[in-house]
Amino acid sequence: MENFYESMYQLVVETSTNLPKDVRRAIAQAKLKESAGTRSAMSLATIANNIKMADDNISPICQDTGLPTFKIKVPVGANQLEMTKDIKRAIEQATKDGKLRPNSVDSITGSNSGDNLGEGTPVIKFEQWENDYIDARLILKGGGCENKNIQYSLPCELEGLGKAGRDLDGIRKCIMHSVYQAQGQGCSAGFIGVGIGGDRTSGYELAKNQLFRRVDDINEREELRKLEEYVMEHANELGIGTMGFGGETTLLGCKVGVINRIPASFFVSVAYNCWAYRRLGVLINPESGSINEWLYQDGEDIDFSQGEVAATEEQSADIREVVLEAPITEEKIRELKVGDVVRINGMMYTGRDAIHKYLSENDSPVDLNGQIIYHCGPVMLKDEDGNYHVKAAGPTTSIREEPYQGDIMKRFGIRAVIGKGGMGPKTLKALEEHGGVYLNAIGGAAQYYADCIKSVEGVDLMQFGIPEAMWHLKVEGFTAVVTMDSHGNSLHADVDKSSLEKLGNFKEPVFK
Ligand SMILES: O=C(O)C[C@H](O)C(=O)O
Ligand code: SF4
Repeated sequence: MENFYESMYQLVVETSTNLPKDVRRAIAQAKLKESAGTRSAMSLATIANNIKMADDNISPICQDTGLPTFKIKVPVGANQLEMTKDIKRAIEQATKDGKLRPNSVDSITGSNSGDNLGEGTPVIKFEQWENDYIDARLILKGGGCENKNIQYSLPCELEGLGKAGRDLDGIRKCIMHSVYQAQGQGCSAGFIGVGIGGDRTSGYELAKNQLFRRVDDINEREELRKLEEYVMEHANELGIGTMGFGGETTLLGCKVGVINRIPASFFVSVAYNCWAYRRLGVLINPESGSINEWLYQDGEDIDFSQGEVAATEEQSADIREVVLEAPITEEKIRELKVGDVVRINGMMYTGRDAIHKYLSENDSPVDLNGQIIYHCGPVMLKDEDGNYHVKAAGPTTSIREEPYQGDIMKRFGIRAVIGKGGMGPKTLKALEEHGGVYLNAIGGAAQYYADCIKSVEGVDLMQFGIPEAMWHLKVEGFTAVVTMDSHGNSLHADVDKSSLEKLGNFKEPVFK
């Protein structure tokens, strides 16, 4: 098994940087359906561009490289202890090389191990089988979409859909609801794995395992095939669209698995994966440890520009573009309206969970008056001279900062926050009172945004670790959409409301 370490290193790097072909095909199809000139079409174009940039740069598709989870099937006699050591070494090296973000954080102290190793990370699950080769698969599922996983205990009452009973139709309602509740926050359009039955633990495990199925496979169980097809057809009628901007495609894949349950329990567990659906697999020779075959990568290369329809002048004229440069005045912010596209030049400061908590209790290390906060935890690499370079830097889910955001904006005079997925009523109110704006960047487009960052001018609060520190970034042409303005408008609230109404269309029984 002398080559096993190298094979695992390749598996990690490829999974982080090279989106599987079955996933690319699904995204390319979605792109064809979106009308030119809409914000969803614009986002999908950025996503396609980002996928290509990750290929070219061999850099992470999304900065959140998730909790590396390996599922490995081995012939009897394979040395799992040695394999585990090699996998950990590969993870450590890939982190050093900027292919993975240091993502393993002590849950009590908050300290980042820096190498992606720690109690419970990575996850490695072995299973023995009769075959004479090793099947090793890896999924890098980020935190934003993981937070949108949901588990239902039947029977239950679902908003928009009413009663969900202990039958196939109740399961159908849970799945439809799971897509609705994710909105754009898990970087839609997404893929869902559904697990029916089991207990709370094995149900979620089954749901996550469905994400190892191919996007284009067909369920062997007739009733589950019908259920998958139903969800694929109708979830897109919810109109949540890419990033929750509204649009034709909300869901790119649905896979349902079933296991037995015990009489008192009936769980439907849903694992939601963002469009940056990074999972690959390899078949390995158990003597040499070399890769014999890659999984999910068959078929032609996908050309995202195929069939692309350029927006007409009239369609482009519909979208107002505004250039922003900090420090920004209140007057300028109040001119912005939901739907405007902004291009940002100049400085912005990253701040996510640790920084928001910190700023709620302490002074800011920099003057934030008129400035822009970017909800982002980048992948950074330090060169020999001690200078940092941005390797991946897309937005993180903003709603986690809802308890702090409004107060912090007012206290420090911050005029704009950039993130994804939108924020709630407390922030909306603060934007109105103070004169602030919320800008939605394209989630997962970490290469695209890294390219907009021209230099790292400084960093504060490094004690929180690389993803959580406050990075001072100089950007050029950084594009985002105004989705919450200072006049009480929120595209997120509107899409939530309209999709909830549409969810109500699926109330009547379908599977009797
Ligand atoms: O942690 C991140 O950088 C992003 C996260 O995956 C998210 O979707 O919020
Ligand atoms: S930022 Fe979006 S694309 Fe990246 S891991 Fe989180 S949910 Fe996925």
